[in-house]
Amino acid sequence: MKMPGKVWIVDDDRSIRWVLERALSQVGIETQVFEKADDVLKQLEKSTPDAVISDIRMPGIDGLQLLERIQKIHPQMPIIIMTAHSDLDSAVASYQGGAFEYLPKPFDVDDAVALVTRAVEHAFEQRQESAEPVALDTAEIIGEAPAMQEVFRAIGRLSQSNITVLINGKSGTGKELVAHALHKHSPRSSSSFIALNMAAIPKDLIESELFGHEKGAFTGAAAARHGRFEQADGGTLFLDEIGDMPAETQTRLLRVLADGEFYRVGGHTAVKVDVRIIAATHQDLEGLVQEGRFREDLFHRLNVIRIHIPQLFERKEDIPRLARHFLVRSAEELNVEAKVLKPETEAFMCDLAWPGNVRQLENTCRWLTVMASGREVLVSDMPPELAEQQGAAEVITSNWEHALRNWVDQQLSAGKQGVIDAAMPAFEKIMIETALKHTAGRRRDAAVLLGWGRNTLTRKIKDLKLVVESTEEE
Ligand SMILES: Nc1ncnc2c1ncn2[C@@H]1O[C@H](COP(=O)(O)OP(=O)(O)OP(=O)(O)O)[C@@H](O)[C@H]1O
Repeated sequence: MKMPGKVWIVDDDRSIRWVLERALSQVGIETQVFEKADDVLKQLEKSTPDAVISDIRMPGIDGLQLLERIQKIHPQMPIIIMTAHSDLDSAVASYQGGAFEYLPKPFDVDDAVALVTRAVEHAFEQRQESAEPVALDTAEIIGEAPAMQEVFRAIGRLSQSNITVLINGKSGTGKELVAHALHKHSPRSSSSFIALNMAAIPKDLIESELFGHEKGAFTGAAAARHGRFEQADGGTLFLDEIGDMPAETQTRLLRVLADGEFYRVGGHTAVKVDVRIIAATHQDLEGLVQEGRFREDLFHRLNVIRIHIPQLFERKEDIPRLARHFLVRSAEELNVEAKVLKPETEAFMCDLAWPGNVRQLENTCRWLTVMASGREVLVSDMPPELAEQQGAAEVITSNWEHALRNWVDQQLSAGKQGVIDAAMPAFEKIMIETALKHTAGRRRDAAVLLGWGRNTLTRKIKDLKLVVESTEEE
């Protein structure tokens, strides 16, 4: 199985490049080789590897300078520094520069491979832990359904602007993808897109993540560090799960948005930045404002333009294309032949509720790529939990309960109270009128259909002031 990972090898020595390239590709790591650090910096404007392994001594920019430059852009990227001798000075300098590891030459190829593998794994873990900006190589957004076309139109309309955007949508609907597309199609596209997920970092680290810190600002702050705001200078900062932002951070963020400057944690000099904010949430921010859990003034600052991303079941038309896209992608990742869905499997998938939205569909396709036995995916290949969900899906997606759910949601979001009192008469009216239609106006029979006594039905008709034709004597 292929290990998903991209590593750049930098060395002016051709034989070292060749040995590493071969050894790493044998374990399935994708590599790109560079003779000079300059070329690395150029390439970094276009793409990002998961880790870099670089020689320390090279003509032009040397390994340590390269380390420093990369760290400015990607502070979390693991970088392995190779030195010609196992000398202490280079080792110390490498670690001080923030290298992930130091590898003295000559080295054992297996050791080098093990080290690089560890660096790549580390990069993946970090990304998951701290929601480190993931290099989205395919910013392709699939969406032919009308509900998605609305979203595309919004991205198009906003393409010349730097305006703050609030993206609303349930988990896994593609909020980050849309945020990235907004950035890519904005005047800031040549600068960074930095993402930070409020729900993924411990509360007491959020401020230092956002604003950085000075050396010694708190225990463990061994060196000064740039925060995401500084990294995003000139570009876009994507604040995911903004509803989870702690109250104090909300206050600080509001001030930064108003003043365009901030202080690093433990710092006394104001740092000026020019950052476009795109925020996202799966929560009802108005509701949080009403409960006093989200600052109203911050809400209004963020809620300049709002884009709503529909749930997957609201754009069923896109499910087959999305599934095909994810099946092909998983097959590429795993280096196997892509699976195809039988028409009935496709139909089955289109009928599911997908509470985890596009991400759940993506994970399912990955699962199928590994688990389905044949090239064609049968309904019986589907993960068991999805097969069980189908009953629920029909209820949620195709009938009145879903509409009712939305209605209650809207009423409550609008601050209405006593919603049962508003809904119940409407519910009973529909029940009574429909039953009477079936019995051609005969109340006695309608009462039986409804499961009420005749007197109850008569009382309800009176209470609800229903105008019904009577075909029988009262
Ligand atoms: N329309 C789409 N076309 C192609 N891929 C998509 C689409 N929407 C989402 N994806 C993919 O689905 C996954 C989930 O999307 P994303 O992370 O943007 O969702 P999210 O709404 O930000 O989720 P969360 O709220 O849980 O952070 C990603 O891998 C993304 O690339």
